Order: sequence, then C-alpha cells, then structure tokens
Amino acid sequence: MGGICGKPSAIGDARGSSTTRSKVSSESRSKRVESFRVKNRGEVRAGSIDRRLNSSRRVRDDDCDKSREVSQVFIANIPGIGAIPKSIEGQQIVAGWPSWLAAVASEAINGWLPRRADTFEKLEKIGQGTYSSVYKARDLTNNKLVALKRVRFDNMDTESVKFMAREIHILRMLDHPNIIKLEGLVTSCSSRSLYLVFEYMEHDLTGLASLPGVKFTEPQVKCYMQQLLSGLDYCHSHGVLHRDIKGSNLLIDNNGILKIADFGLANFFDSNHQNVALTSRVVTLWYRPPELLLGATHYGVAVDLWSTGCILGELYTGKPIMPGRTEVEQLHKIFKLCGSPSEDYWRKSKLRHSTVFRPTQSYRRRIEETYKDVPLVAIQLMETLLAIDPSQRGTALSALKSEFFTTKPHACDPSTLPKYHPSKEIDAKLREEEARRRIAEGGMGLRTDTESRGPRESWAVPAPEANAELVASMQRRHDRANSKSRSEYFNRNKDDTAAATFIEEQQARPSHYSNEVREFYSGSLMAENTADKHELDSSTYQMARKQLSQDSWRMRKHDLSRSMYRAESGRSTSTGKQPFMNGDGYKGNNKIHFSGPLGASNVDQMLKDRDHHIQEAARRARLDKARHAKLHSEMTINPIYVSSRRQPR
Ligand SMILES: Nc1ncnc2c1ncn2[C@@H]1O[C@H](COP(=O)(O)OP(=O)(O)OP(=O)(O)O)[C@@H](O)[C@H]1O
Repeated sequence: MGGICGKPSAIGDARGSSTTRSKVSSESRSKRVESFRVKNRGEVRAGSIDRRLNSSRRVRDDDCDKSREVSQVFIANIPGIGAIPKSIEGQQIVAGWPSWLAAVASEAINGWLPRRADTFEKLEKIGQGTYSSVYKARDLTNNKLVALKRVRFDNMDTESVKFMAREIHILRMLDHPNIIKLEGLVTSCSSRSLYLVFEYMEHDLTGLASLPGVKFTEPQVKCYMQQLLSGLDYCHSHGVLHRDIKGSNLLIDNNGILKIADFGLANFFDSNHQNVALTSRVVTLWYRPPELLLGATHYGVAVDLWSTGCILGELYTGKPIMPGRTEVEQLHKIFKLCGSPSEDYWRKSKLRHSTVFRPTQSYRRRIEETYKDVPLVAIQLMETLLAIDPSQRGTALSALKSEFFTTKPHACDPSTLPKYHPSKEIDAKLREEEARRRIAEGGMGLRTDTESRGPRESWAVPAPEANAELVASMQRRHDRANSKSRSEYFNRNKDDTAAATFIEEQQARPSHYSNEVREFYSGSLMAENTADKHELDSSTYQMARKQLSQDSWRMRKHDLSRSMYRAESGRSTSTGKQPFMNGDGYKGNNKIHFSGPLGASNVDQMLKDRDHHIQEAARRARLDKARHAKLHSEMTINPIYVSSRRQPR
C-alpha cells in the first residue's frame, strides 16, 4: 500500500510510471470492466476516473500488479448480499480482488470492485483505533475528502478476515443519514491490509466535547441525541446491534450531522427471541451495561440503549458519567448511580457472574440527586435508558417519542449548530499529553489524574486500560483463529476470557471456589504490595519505574500496579501461601485487596487505598531516582568515594 502511505515527495516520481501503466492496460481494463458489468447486471458504475489518473497529485502504488488496473471502478447501492457461488469468487479475482480476500470475504465484496491506492492522496493520520489506523485523504477521482481506515491482517488467519468481512457486510447493508457510509475498499497486492473508504467527518463527539470552552446547549444536546437515536433505531430495525456506542464512534460533520461509525463489534441479533448466544465481551467499559458485566449472552437492543444513556449524561455534564478502571469498579459505579438490581432481577436473570459480583448490600438509585442541574426531561430519559433491568430501557423509537424531544426547547436544526475547529479523539489525547508534558517540564513531578489535567479534558479520553478486556478480546480474535462470529454461534464461552470460564468452573466446584476466585479477582481489581523492600528490589518494579518515564500517567498507574501485583503473586506462589481475605474481601491497609462481593465501604476504601499506594510508590520511585542522580554526580566528581561506598539498592 505504498500509495496510501507514501510521502508527498514520492508523488512526482510515481507520475510517469503510473501514466504509462495506465495507457498500456487501458484496453484490457475496459474489457474486464465491461465483462464485470454484464455479469453483475449493470450494477457497476464506471467512474470518470481516467482523467484523474493523469493528475500530478497521484500517489505511488508501484507494488500492485497489472491485474489491479481494472479496479478504478466502484458500485453504489448494492442490494442485499446473498450466497455467493464459487464462480463469483473467480470473477472477483479477475476483477482485481486479492485471492486471500475473495476466498474468505466473498459475500462482503460481492458486486464491488476494489479502488486502487493511487487514486487517493493521503493527507494525515486522524485516528488510531484498537486494530486500525484512520487517515484523512483526498479522493482524486472527485476531489472529495475521505477517511481511509486501514485494517492490517498481520498473521492473515482467515478468521480475522471474516471478522472484518462482517463489518463491511453490515456497513454495506445500512443506508441512513445518521450512519457512516462505506464508499469503497482499497486493497493492496503487496501487503495484506485493507482500506475502508468512508466519507470524511470533521469531528467526533469525544473530540468536540473536549475542546476547551465548548459547552453544549440544550437544543444542541437534543439535536445530537435525536440523530444518534434515529441511527440506532434504523440499525435495530434492520437486525443490527452496534455494541460499541461511545463518543469517539459518533462522528459529526461541519453541518452538524451526526453519524454512527465503527461497526467493528456490530452483529446481527434475533430481535424476537434473543435465543442466539452472543459474546458478553463487547462495548467499551465506561459504556458497558451491567448485564454484560455480569456475563449475559442473550441480549438485544438494550445494550446500545444503555450506552446511549451514558452519552446523554456525558453531553450534559461534559465528562463520562461512569469512568471505571476495571470491570469490578465499573459495576460498582453503576450500582452507586443506578442502584443495585432487585431480588427479582437476580433471580430471573440467572447471569453467570452474579454470584461473585452480587453486592452484600443494596444500593439506592441516585440519578436525579446526582444530576441536579440537568433538566427533568433529560433525567427522565436517563432513568429509562439507564435502567438496570434491560427490559425497562425501551427502544430507540420510544426514546425518540419521549418528552425529552417533545418539550421545549426543541432540538435545533443541525445546520444551525456552531462551527468548530476539526477535533477528534486523537486531538484530545494529544492535548492531554501536551498538558502532561508541560507539567513535567515545569518540575512538578508526577501527578494524579485529576491534578494533571484540566477539568474538561480530564475525562475526555478513556484510559488505555479502561477497555483492556475488550482490547484483549479483540486481539485474541485477530491473533488466533477464534473469531467472534464463530464462537458466538457455536460456543458461547469460547470468546470469553479464560477468567470468565474460570468463574464458571469455580461455581461448579464450590470447594475450590474461594481461594481461586479471590486470586482471579485480585488480578481483576489489582493487588497492591506495599512492602518497601520488595518494591525496590524486584526487577518488575524496576521495569515499572522505567515505564513511569515513558507512558501516560494512567498507563503508568496501571502498569505499576500490575507489575507490583505480578511481583506479589509470584512471591505468594513461591512460598506456597494463599492470599488471605477477610469476610468482605478487603484486608485492611496492607498487601492485597480482593474485590469479592461488593460492599460500598470496602470498595471505596480499596480504591482510595489503591490510589494512595500508587502515589506512594511513585513518590518512592522519585526519591530513589533522586538518590541515584545524587550518587551519580558524587561518583563522577570523586571516584574514590565510589569504591568506598556500597551501591544503593
Ligand atoms: N469517516 C471518518 N471521518 C473522520 N474521522 C474518522 C472517520 N472514521 C473514523 N475516524 C476517526 O478515527 C477514529 C477511530 O476510528 P474507528 O473507531 O472506526 O476505529 P477502531 O479501530 O474501530 O477504533 P476503536 O478501537 O477505538 O473502536 C475515530 O474515533 C475518529 O476520530
């Protein structure tokens, strides 16, 4: 994919060779296009691309072979995708699709021809997702700006390609003003990656909300919510769950139009019976509903509605409303705000993790009292969307008919919204990094989250670890031949983490339950070891300290704690000791904390202690570093001194 990734300086060099290539193959190309057009009953629409091919701004794609010359054509408005006979796969290869893609994703590309890389001019990177990078580019065929989402298939297992094929398949099916439009695909003959071509959107909601000084008005919030719910209603009525609704996946253009993007986790669902098992490892942690955290595998539209409720709260408050760092903490935040599930709910839902996650005390619902400044109609909608029982959340359509939209002030027209500077989640991250760098340069040392960032920016971007399980889950799907689609339909547990399966095993074997599950949860909530000697001597702690200087603060906290946990658990194993836990899963100020059953006081205390330990460890690391620096300067000045002095720990 040299063309897409090529630097502007390479553009001039590529001009001659591409032009020659274009002339040489023009005859065979038109024959093949014609043949493909006939075979697809005239669905192929040849673009007026040849003129553009002579453009001086064309980028290099030297690696692609001549068979790709046919590819400067695309199709619009593809009807539903049916079963693909084998002969179509052959035609697809003739039409320019790489055989590895046609073999696995024939349905997804059916009726389309690949775009070629040198019909785009790459401009800049605008997004970094879990398994993809997104670039702003210019489509040289029509001079329009586009977004190119590059998906790499490093180890090229067919399951990864099928996973991507589902995203393409779903995107092609959906056609709605509030859903991002997939305009084409670019393949590379040289590398096994694929570019998805989308219409270009200037903002995403996370980036916009984190712009300094931006505060949304009520008509504006209603305008965004109306568009989000309209897009969702369309998805749901077409049998598609998005399963990753969050600010950075809600794109907004300069005309105020909001479009739902990133269908990487989307899937079809059975709207009537919900009898098809789906994975519970979906939705970014902050936006994940309680039933998924509790291991539900039969669910429907309610998962997207929960995330929508989180977005609504975020639009009013300017920050994510439940930013948990781990699944346990996320559930605790949910219970504290939305109340704990009723007895009836626990009994009926039979959720896999309910035994271990069930709080020892019940929590009261506190949405209204928490958001006193939010208008009542918005609170009412939040109450519905953030119902603990998914069956109480209604539908996107019922939300659209709610008083929130019928009461004045009404949603404004998107075109009347203020125009903003382009802003993306990636920009918010960069601003955050810059702010941290400035603080570090100012000699203020390491700070906690809230100390080191502005109030608005501070919660704009999910912590890298906030979605660790989801990332790991997706990574597994890509790394191993263990696709979500396969596992969801044939074995609901395969796609879940070993840890989740582990809980089930433990539940089946009550005699081993406590110790093993405690260990699992100590990993989940993270265990802290505060023994100075152990921290300072262990090589893992040294590694963690090294990371302190490299990573973002949130990442630092996460890795530091995990390294310390690993060190601690390694020691426990070597001595053969099992960690000790008292009745409520919390063991005072020292050593290890376990999540165990949730109790309001113990979790709050645990989190407080954990932050305290992390700050302590960071402080000690700073002191240690200063000691090293001092000693180093002494050694440099006075070599004799060195030999007579013992090395520091
Ligand atoms: N059509 C587009 N126009 C402009 N920017 C886009 C477009 N599509 C994506 N982006 C930017 O790229 C970012 C990442 O894109 P996307 O969410 O599709 O990738 P991903 O790998 O699935 O991400 P994640 O893992 O965060 O869900 C988005 O948050 C957005 O800022």
